[in-house]
Amino acid sequence: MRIGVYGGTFNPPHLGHITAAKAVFELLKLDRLLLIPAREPPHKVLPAGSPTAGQRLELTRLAADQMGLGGNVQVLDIELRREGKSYTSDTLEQLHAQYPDAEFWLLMGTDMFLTFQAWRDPAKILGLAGIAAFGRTQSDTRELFLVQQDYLHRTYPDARIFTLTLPHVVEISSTELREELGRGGGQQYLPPAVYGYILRQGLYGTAADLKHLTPEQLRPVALSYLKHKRIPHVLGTEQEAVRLAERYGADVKMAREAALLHDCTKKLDTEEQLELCSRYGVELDELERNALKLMHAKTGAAVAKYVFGEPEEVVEAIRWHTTGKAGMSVLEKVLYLADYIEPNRDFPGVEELRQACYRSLDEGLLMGLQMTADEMNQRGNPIHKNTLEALSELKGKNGRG
Ligand SMILES: Nc1ncnc2c1ncn2[C@@H]1O[C@H](COP(=O)(O)OP(=O)(O)OP(=O)(O)O)[C@@H](O)[C@H]1O
Ligand SMILES: O=C(O)c1ccc[n+]([C@@H]2O[C@H](COP(=O)([O-])O)[C@@H](O)[C@H]2O)c1
Repeated sequence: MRIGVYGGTFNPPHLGHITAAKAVFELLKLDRLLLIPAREPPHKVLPAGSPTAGQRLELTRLAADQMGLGGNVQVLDIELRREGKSYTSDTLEQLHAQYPDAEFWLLMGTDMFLTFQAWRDPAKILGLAGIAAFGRTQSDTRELFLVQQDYLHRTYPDARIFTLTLPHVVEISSTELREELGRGGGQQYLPPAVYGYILRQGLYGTAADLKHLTPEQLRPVALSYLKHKRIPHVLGTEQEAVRLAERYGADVKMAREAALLHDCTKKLDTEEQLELCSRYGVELDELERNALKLMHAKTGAAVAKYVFGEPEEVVEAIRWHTTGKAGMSVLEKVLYLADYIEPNRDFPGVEELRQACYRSLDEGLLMGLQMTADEMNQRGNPIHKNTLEALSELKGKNGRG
């Protein structure tokens, strides 16, 4: 197995790191890529006020998630958990013990490659891994790399050194980016979810007021709560909710905010959900306590209310977006249905449901609720009483003509 090892301070990780790592993954035909944030980079001091180790780990996880390599990229906290300076030789020794048969390649940009002989124990490092070096700017010439490669080969004759010309480089450093973030910029150098996490945690001098975010700020913040695979769904729900709100006269701003935040606690496990319930005083019935899918609507509503200061209408729309309930407001119906029919949804009957929704909101709602109830019955799952009450209310209305 060929494993790429990409260490960095990642303070924060940016598109330069991601673009380079993805390209090396392809060019070296790696089976796996390990991103390893350093606890204490041996050659520089973490600036005062830097994010905590846990925050840098989360930033790196979010960045890794955006690489689109699925489970082939992993973020390891082995250096963050190891006391003292994060020497690469120690890390490689640890990895070698864990994967004795793997072929390791150490990924590094120009600055690291050109100073490699000053690292601790270069001979040991080169005995455990090859070097995959790449430029950070267009002006990092091949000549510069050749001189260093030649020097390292003469000094360490058995070294494996690959210098790679990347098809595309993003010319940014974390230092420059931190400065830009502090001035209110920098977003273009970051995957949206990473930028959103920075805003959400108020890192690097960003001082966004979470209770008064613009849509351009709320969108990345909302994405920072999600697993990568859920991002298209939430953006699709935003689009659909805006369309439905415009058509049926709901508040478009509220529809957008409800859609962006509706799944903000979806990736949490039961323990984390219950922790939020006790923090925000969320009450659960028997069925909700046993179904993560039901719990996330309630905890999502609480986060929308207490973290983002959303108005009650938005909070309620999120609260009922999974079960529905009798007597739903237009906004609540809009979110329920936008979640169901957004453009990425693809299941038997979705086209009929879309058409129904655009003929009449209640016709769509009745069809959607019925589809949910049928699915629950097929799977042998109990149907929440709110769904049953919503259904009988709508059937009653239909019955009355
Ligand atoms: N824009 C970039 N393109 C390609 N490689 C990069 C880029 N930025 C950093 N690297 C490489 O990524 C690794 C980790 O770098 P690091 O996390 O220190 O980022 P940095 O931008 O160099 O940070 P700082 O500005 O704080 O020194 C190093 O090997 C570095 O050479
Ligand atoms: O082991 C060393 O002596 C050593 C010296 C300089 C840098 N490194 C590693 O190189 C990686 C890139 O460093 P940085 O600071 O550019 O993010 C990071 O994993 C560091 O721990 C390691």
